[in-house]
Amino acid sequence: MTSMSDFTDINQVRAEIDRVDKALLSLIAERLELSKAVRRAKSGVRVWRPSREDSHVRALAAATSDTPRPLVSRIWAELMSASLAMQGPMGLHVALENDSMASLALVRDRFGASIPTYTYPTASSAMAATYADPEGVAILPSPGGMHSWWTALGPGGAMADMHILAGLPRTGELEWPVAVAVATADIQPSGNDDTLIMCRADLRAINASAELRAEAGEFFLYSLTGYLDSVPRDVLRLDPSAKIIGALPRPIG
Ligand SMILES: C=C(O[C@@H]1C=C(C(=O)O)C=C[C@H]1O)C(=O)O
Repeated sequence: MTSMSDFTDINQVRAEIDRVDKALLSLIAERLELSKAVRRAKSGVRVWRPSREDSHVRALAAATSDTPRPLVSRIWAELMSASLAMQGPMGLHVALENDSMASLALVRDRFGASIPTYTYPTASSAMAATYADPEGVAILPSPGGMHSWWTALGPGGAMADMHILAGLPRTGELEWPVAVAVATADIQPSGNDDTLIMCRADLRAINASAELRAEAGEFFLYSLTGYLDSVPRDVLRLDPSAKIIGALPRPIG
């Protein structure tokens, strides 16, 4: 790699930037071609694969020490956004919080700018729109406090086939995200995840990693460290109707 100090003349530096940008441009075109091929190979499957996105960005972030992780995450959010927009009619249904500018910035940093984005005044209206949209993804305030929309994902809930699949922001040190992405896609491991279990029992007694994240009426929402593809037996003993309602890729620190 050429180092900046090798160039004294600004025109020479600009010529080098032109060369690098041209190379980036043809790589981006090559990437877009490949995502068309992925779409053909994926026929019949959901277009949006959050676990693949987050494991991929995590691997890229780990492979560089020169490029800040939030920048890696934002650049690939934009590349994946373009790729998703080419693959199908995906839509983002965003429930705006009090600070709508901050909510939209959060969405843009995670999903880029190519996917059509619609805003709603409440979580339930964003969820209803998502439910009616086969490739829809809802962006909702994280469960906790007043935000109890997640009970609709529980056993017998109105949207029991929807899952919490990603957290926003993707990078940083937050123990619990600001917002989450919810869709009817399957829950899959990204390689470093927390599992979200909704139940009526106190799981902290049986699982040292269980964190109580939200409660609504008789229901609790816990996050457990690691990816679980089924509810552990000791949890079912406490509450036979306990249900996994999502998994959150751990933020890329
Ligand atoms: C290309 C794919 O589809 C989507 C776009 C991705 C990308 O551009 O890298 C990654 C995951 C999917 O959300 C894929 O599934 O690999």
